[in-house]
Amino acid sequence: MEDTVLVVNCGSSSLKLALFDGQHRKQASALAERLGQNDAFARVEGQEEIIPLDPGASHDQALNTLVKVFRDQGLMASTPTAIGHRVVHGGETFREAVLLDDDVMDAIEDCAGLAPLHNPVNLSGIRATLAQFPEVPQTAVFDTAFHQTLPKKAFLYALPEAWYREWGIRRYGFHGTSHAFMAAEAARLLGKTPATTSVISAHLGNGCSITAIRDGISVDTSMGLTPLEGLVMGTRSGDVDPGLFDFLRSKGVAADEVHRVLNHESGLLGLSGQTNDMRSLCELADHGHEPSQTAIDVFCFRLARYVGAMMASLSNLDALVLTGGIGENSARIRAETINHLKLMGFELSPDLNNHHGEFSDGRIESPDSRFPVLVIPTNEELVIAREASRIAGSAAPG
Ligand SMILES: Nc1ncnc2c1ncn2[C@@H]1O[C@H](COP(=O)(O)OP(=O)(O)O)[C@@H](O)[C@H]1O
Ligand SMILES: CC(=O)OP(=O)(O)O
Ligand SMILES: [Mg+2]
Repeated sequence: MEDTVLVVNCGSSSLKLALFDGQHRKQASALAERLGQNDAFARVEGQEEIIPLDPGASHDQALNTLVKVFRDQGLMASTPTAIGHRVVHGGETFREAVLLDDDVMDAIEDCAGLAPLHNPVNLSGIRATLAQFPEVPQTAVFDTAFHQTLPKKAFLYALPEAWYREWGIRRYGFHGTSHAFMAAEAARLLGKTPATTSVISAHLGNGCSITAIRDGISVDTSMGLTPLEGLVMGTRSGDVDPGLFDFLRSKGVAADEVHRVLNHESGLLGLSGQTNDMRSLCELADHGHEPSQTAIDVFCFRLARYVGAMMASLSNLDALVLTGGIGENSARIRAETINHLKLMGFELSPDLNNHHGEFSDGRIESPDSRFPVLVIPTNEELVIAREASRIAGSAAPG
């Protein structure tokens, strides 16, 4: 029987399931969305048909449904030989992916206070998968692991030192699996080795973060103690003045209300008043909807500022790398962002930017640009599959 790896990626309101063969080629994948809401649904990639889920369906219900669909459709002919889970917060406990056992699950639970939108649903996906496949080795792959190399000057906040020592208040950084993949891909496309390649990597999906990678190692990143800090995101504010909390308290706004608004009603959604979806925002802006253009402007300006900030951690730069749904697909956002960076010598080729995807080297900069700019599709699921195989010792190298 051929080795297969199942990858489970539980997001705050979504679940992605992907099945890889022994050579780490994707065999099937499915996405469940709007989990916890009345209109939760799922779909197998490449199929039109909507798979209905119960109203308010949870992550474990979605997982059970999708595993059954994979089995019924013959997409998963045998029990997987390894399973990999994305886990968002590993605190300072995990520097790399680990085999799941009770102690590891307890440690993931201990980190839940630091990633309340993510770790509890990661755990619920893990428990449901363990119940379905009790005999299969399961691996946790942490978003935070790649950033465990951050130097102290980058991970410490200017707060009382005891807050770090006693409570672990520091910058952890997230999307590490994606940033690590991007750095390795950039090195490959530039004909270099990862250990000698320095890039700034921007992951621009619903959550957004940017990382400075020096000779293959993460040395600074925009997300912090939690995945709320840094860039403007779909519904998350990114950076705000901490003085905001005092001000809002004086207005009678409760702390959990502030938490809800900063996480769920801010970012592109808050600014536009319409949507957290960048593609829809671009269409609205094209039709003259000013708040949507403002949301785009704030997004691109913040991103450009952070590219500048990340330069402080590097002594040379091999490429600026863009990924995630927005980075991979929106020529407009790429152009508006890079336009702010002329003084640093970044310049795009409008032609390459607009026709990105037609060339295999990913490059979109003009010949006059001081630095290459690369667009690379990220593949967190593939990295998780490779890690799960490596750790379970079960699959051929991919
Ligand atoms: N052609 C496009 N133009 C602008 N934005 C796009 C385009 N295609 C996808 N996006 C945006 O990418 C974002 C989703 O990114 P994705 O990486 O899929 O998210 P997730 O973080 O959930 O994996 C959404 O804001 C979506 O609108
Ligand atoms: C950590 C994080 O923000 O993840 P996502 O982009 O999946 O929300
Ligand atoms: Mg994504």
